Amino acid sequence: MSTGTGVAGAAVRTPSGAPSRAACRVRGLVKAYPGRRARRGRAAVAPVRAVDGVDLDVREGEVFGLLGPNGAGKSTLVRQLTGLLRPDAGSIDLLGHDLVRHPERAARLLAYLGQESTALDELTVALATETTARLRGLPAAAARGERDAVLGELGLEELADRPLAHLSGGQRRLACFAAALAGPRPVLVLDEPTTGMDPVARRAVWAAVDRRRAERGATVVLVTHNVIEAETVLDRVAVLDRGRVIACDTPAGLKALVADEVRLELVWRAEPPLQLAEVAALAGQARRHGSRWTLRLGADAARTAVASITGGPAFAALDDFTLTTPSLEDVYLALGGRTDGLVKA
Ligand SMILES: Nc1ncnc2c1ncn2[C@@H]1O[C@H](COP(=O)(O)OP(=O)(O)OP(=O)(O)O)[C@@H](O)[C@H]1O
Repeated sequence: MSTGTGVAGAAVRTPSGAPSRAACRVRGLVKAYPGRRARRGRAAVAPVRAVDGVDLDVREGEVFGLLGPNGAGKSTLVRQLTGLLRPDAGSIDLLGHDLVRHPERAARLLAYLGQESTALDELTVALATETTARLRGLPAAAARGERDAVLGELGLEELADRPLAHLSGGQRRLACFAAALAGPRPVLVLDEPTTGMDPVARRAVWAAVDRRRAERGATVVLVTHNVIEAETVLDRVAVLDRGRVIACDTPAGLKALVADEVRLELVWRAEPPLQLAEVAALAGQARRHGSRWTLRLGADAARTAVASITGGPAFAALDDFTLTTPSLEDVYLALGGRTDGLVKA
């Protein structure tokens, strides 16, 4: 399916409206993991092209998202962008530096928050933040100043003297985020930064990201499988499925692809009454998750369906129904992606 929203076609502007340069330019990126034969009771693993010919342009000063379900290739792609994983093929230009030839340069250009960050576990929150700032070249007094500023910004002062290993999952994630912010870097690469966080911590993270973009012109690459997050914080988003970019545009631009559709969700009390003609008529179009049916319909068809289901005997079998305007999840479905791993909260 052609979406007309590919990398080359997407118009990109900074928040002020001015066109901006590419901070990161990726062409033909590939990473394949070899398979493994079944051995000594361990199941065989099929080879997988985790990143399968990806082209991307991330502009300076934008918050650019990589959205996709579990296993889509997001983490593999960002580990390549951060110089931690060597691509099998393709090129990565980050702020004018060839990261395939010089992966060691990534550390000077970007701050990376990976999914698992155990390296700092034995340090206190304060020391993890200060040490990161020192490692990034700040003199001692400036690193202490940076530590205090970042911990204050994220509301972490009370946890400053606690080792990361003794924190809750969400607190630990926020502390790792604090360390990632310590010492300025023009590019932030954040792999699911808000996993496990409560709403207060999430807000602190997005405010801090926004501040770095607005005040310092930072470029942010953000991995997420949370469609709500994607709709609210991203300037543009590349939708990944099985290692490929299946669309790339602003969240609004992507949603325009399905603007003439609505989503109808029907939740049945028990088995859906397929003997009823109005129910049977919808069965073929529904994606089913247990007793929940999800249908993408044109507005008129949705109205007719709701009227026939709620106005007849099928209504008694219904536990709940909702009609909603399209979300990025619907875009994802329309593009042929799998939504099973996408988070909607
Ligand atoms: N070290 C590895 N060895 C073999 N296969 C791997 C390895 N790392 C990832 N894969 C496979 O590559 C594919 C992409 O994985 P990746 O972790 O990049 O996806 P993801 O989109 O980040 O998923 P998630 O949302 O779960 O973090 C998956 O099929 C995964 O099983």
